[in-house]
Parts: sequence; structure tokens; C-alpha cells
Amino acid sequence: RRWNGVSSLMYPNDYGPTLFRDAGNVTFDFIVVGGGSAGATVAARLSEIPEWNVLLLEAGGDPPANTETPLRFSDLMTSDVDWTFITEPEPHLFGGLEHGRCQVSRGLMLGGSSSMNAMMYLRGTKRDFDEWERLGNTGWGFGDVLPYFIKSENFTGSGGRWDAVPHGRNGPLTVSPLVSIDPAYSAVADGNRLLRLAELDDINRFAPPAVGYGPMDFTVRDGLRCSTLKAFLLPASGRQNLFVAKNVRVTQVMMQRISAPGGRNCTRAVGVEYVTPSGRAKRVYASREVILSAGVIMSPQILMVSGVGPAEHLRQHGIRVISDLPVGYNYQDHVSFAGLVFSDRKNRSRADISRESTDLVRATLDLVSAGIGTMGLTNLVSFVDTAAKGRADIQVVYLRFAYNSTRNTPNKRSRMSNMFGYSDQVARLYDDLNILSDSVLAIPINVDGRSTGRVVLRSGDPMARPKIYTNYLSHDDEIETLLRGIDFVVELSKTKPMVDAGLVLEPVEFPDCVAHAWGTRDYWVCAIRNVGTSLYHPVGTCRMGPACDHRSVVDTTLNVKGVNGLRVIDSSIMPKVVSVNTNAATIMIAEKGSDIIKKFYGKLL
Ligand SMILES: Cc1cc2nc3c(=O)[nH]c(=O)nc-3n(C[C@H](O)[C@H](O)[C@H](O)COP(=O)(O)OP(=O)(O)OC[C@H]3O[C@@H](n4cnc5c(N)ncnc54)[C@H](O)[C@@H]3O)c2cc1C
Repeated sequence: RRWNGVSSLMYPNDYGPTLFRDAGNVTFDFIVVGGGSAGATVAARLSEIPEWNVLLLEAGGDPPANTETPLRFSDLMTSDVDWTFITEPEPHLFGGLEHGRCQVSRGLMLGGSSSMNAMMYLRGTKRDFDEWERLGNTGWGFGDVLPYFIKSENFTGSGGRWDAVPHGRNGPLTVSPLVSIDPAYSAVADGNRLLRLAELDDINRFAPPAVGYGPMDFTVRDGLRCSTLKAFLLPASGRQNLFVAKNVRVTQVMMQRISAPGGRNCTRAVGVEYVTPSGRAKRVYASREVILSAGVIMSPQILMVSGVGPAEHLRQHGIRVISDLPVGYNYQDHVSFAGLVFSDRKNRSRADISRESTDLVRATLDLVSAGIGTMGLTNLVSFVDTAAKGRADIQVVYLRFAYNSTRNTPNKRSRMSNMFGYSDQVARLYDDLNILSDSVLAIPINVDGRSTGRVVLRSGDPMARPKIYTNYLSHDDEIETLLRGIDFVVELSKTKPMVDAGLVLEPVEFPDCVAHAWGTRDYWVCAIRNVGTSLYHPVGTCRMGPACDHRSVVDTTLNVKGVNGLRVIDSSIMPKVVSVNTNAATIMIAEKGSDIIKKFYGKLL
């Protein structure tokens, strides 16, 4: 076992070397592919059944120590533990992003994206899950999924924050209300109130629907990140029946034609092929099931190279078709606009700015070392109903960048390029402001989008990265929603608390949009298309649906249609993206998926 430098964690043993020696002779009951938000949870839950042997194969290794400190989460982006997928160029999009493409970060390590995300714990609304049910997914309505959110959760809030209806205390996933000492917190909150937003003390309380502003809860334990690795996998890793192999890239699911009773033939998943860290191809077998939890990009890729996907597309790449399914379609995400930058205390002397900024960073990090959770200003969120639909269509998150910090990153690229995929030219606009004072970004996110994109194979080679077409903003009303989100932030900038606090909205002019005057509608439309980007919530590429639904890949028990012994359990099964960040809903899917499997084999107590 290996010690983690920041906390006293010991990561699971690497079963890989033993597996590579014995492969061919070993069969497991279940093979779980990918140890991310979903996969780590599924592997841990299935291994609760002592007579099941569970093998977890993860392409990455242990998370580095800097994954632990919440405020440092953006250091991980585009690092060695990020897959850093890049989309294809698309007309009218991404002009201000590097190479005209959009970055899609995903964790490449145990815990997957839960080891690199911003830890915001938001579940989604009642309406989100009732919509899944309305689409034919019986058993996935709000009343069905709520118990699984509660089952996971160890909510640390007390006093007025404890509410036994939506929250749980007995689960492994620590969810904590955080503390912020950032002075901008109250200015932004007071500004929100003046814009007639209600103050919410618990955004995961589902009635009434969350429209308003308030503090978020985070997957943070004692001031440090609580990934699914930490919550689920580590406590289970002493079990004799759970085997975790690291740095193992699964390339394909192995299928076998079998004769079923009654003379019917069917196809069954019998194991996986994988590549060892030294590049050798190997096989390992599963007697019961293979479970794909490789996430929204890689689960569809593995399916397609294994013969499960759109028939014509597979044939184009010379792949024999086993089940003709719409794998890779229904790519859904939340488009965000990080082009609204406030300078903080710019009118002060440079020496004062530098000292105050350093003091705030130090005091905030001292909270972490005292075991107190903080994400600074990021603790705060707004959900705005910009079109009076009775539900939020815009989420606004607020991020502070300390004075002269955006250029100081581990990989020497601007933090703006690492976080948002900005081109050097665009990132420089932010860096130039940041050497004058702290910067505060208010980022409107469209949580009510309709566009769907697609993940397709680049080639039949399983090691090739798939192509991603986002198709963002293909409906005009999606631009309108973001425009109203921008309006909200512009109005916020004019409120007295913001003005008094010295938070000044800067006229950041993106080079491709200088034909329009900053602040005009035409300017914002141009800017949205130019630098509008992912906030890393893509889902949906192995869509769940009822048996008769030709748009879906898995049924409501998460079985891949047309193949026995193969399920997908991760964020890719969402039929529709939830209207908030996607980690909590993914963990819920993993919890419910694990119970579905236990029930199928008569093991659910
Ligand atoms: C930078 C960032 C910030 C985010 N912030 C938030 C937030 O604050 N709150 C929130 O709710 N959501 C957030 N999200 C989104 C959320 O983390 C994801 O929706 C969620 O983690 C997805 O879970 P998953 O299990 O589907 O995939 P992942 O967690 O990505 O797991 C997939 C795993 O499979 C492994 N894998 C892939 N291919 C293979 C293969 N061929 N062989 C073996 N292993 C493989 C990967 O390495 C990875 O470990 C963020 C995401 C990112 C990237």
C-alpha cells in the first residue's frame, strides 16, 4: 500500500502485476471497467457480497497528493491525471479556444473525475428525475432515486442545516457545508438578494424547487476532497474478494455467441481485453457480468470497438456488428460563459492588493489545514429563473483568482487555458487583468439546454481517441438563455453591495468580437459562441430507455440491449442531463445499479 502525502490515506494494493501473471487462468464474477465516480462505487458495493469476486480495472493510478486540497482542484486540469479530451472543430463555435476546439477534462486515476472535480454536491431537481421516468424509465423517478442519494450520504451539517427528509448520515460519501471567509461572498450574496433572489439554506432540499442563491454542499471531509475512491473503494479495499488493477487500459469487451434454451442464439459478454502498463495485450474473463463504468467518452468507445453501436458507423471502421444501437448519440452538456470578469480592489495600491490577496489565500488554506472545508467564494451559487418558467435555467458560479496567480501554474500555461481551454491570446486578456488585482469570475451556465452532440470512433483502433462533436447552442433559445444569464450578472455588477465592495465588471473584449461594441447584444452573442465552453458535465452517450425505445442503448436495468452479461453504469446512461452538476446523480446511478444487480441474483437483503 502507498501513503498519500497530504492525509493519512493508504491507497488500495495494485492487483495488476498478479493479474498479468495469471491472466487466462483467472475468472471473476464481475469485471468493472473504470474506477471513477460510478465504477469505484459499483465495485465496492458488489464486493459486499462475500461470495462474489470483483475485479476493477482502471486506466489511471493513484491520485497525486494535490488532488486532496479543494482550492487546488484546477491544478489537475490538463495534467497527467486528466484525459484532456478535445472536441472536433465546429462551425460558429470555439473560435477563442485553443485550436478552435473545446477541452473535455476527465479524471484518469482512481476516483476518476470525482478525484479532480470541483466537489460541488448538487443532486438535481425532482423535475429532472420525474422527466427520466416520463421518458419511459420506470423506477427512475424522483421518489425512486431519492433513497439512493440518501444511502450514499454522510451529511455533516448540523443545527438548522440538518433535515432528515433529503439527507442521510450513514453513507460513506461525506457531504459538507463549507465555510468561506472571502469578503466578496457577502457582496455577491447581498447583490443577489437585491435582484430579488431568495436566500436558500439547502439547495438539495427539493421542495420548493431551488431558485435563489446560497451556499452549496461539497464532497469534502475534514477539509479535504472526498472522492468515490476515498468514500467507497478505500474502506472496501481490505476485502478478500475485491481486486483493483491500476494503469490497465481496457480495449474491448469479448463476446461469445451462445445457444440459449429454446434453440435461440444470443451473444454474451465473457470478459475484456486490456493493455498492461508495459503495452502487452491480455485477456481476463467474467462468469457473470462485465460492467462498463468508463465514463461518457470511453464507455461508448469500448462498446463500439466491441461491435455494439450504430451498424453503419461500425462497418465503416471494419467492425463486426453485434448489436445495432445508437451508442455515442445523445451527448448532452451544460454550456458555460466565463467571459464576465470582475476586478477586486483595483483602485488600491499594488502593495496593498498583493498583501491583502496573499493574506486571504493564506487564511483560506489555514482553514483547510485546520480540517475546515472551504472553496472560498466558490461555496456560493445562484440558480436563476430567467424566463419565469417556474424553474432555474441559469446557474451562476463564482470563482476568485488571487492577484497574479493565473500565470503561476504547475505546467506554466495560464490557468485560464488549463481550466477553460482558452487560446493563449484569450487567456492573456485575463492574465493582464490579474496582474492588476484579484479577479472574480461570475460564470452563467445554461442548465436548460436541448442540443445533443455525438461521440464517434476515429478508427477501429481501441487506443485511438474518439471524436467528439458537441453540437452546442444549436437551438437559438439556448443563446437567449445565456444572454439572460449575462444580463443577470451585469445587473448584479450594478448593485450597491458590489459597487461598495469595489468589484468592477471589466470590459473584456475578445479579439474575434471587436466588430461589436462590448456590452451590446451582438457582442455577447459573438462572445458566447467564441469562448462558450464545457463546464465538464457531459453525459448521455449510452442512453437509458425502455425496451421499445430505439434511441436508447441500455434498458432500465442498465443492461446493454442485445447482449447478455453486459451493463453500463455511469454518467453516460442519463437520458437527459440533470439541471445541476453531474457527480451526485452519477453516484446515485451507481448505487441504484448495484442494487439492481444484487436483486437480479437474489442477493438484495
Ligand atoms: C474538472 C471537472 C470539474 C467538475 N466539477 C464538478 C462538480 O463540482 N460537481 C459535480 O457534481 N460534477 C462535477 N464534474 C462532473 C463529474 O465529476 C462527472 O460527471 C462524474 O465524475 C462522471 O462520473 P463517471 O463515473 O461517469 O466518469 P469518471 O468519473 O470520469 O470515471 C471514468 C473512469 O474510467 C476510467 N477509464 C476510462 N476508460 C478506461 C479504459 N479503457 N480502461 C480502464 N479504465 C478506463 C477513467 O480513467 C476514469 O477513472 C466535474 C468534472 C470535471 C472533469
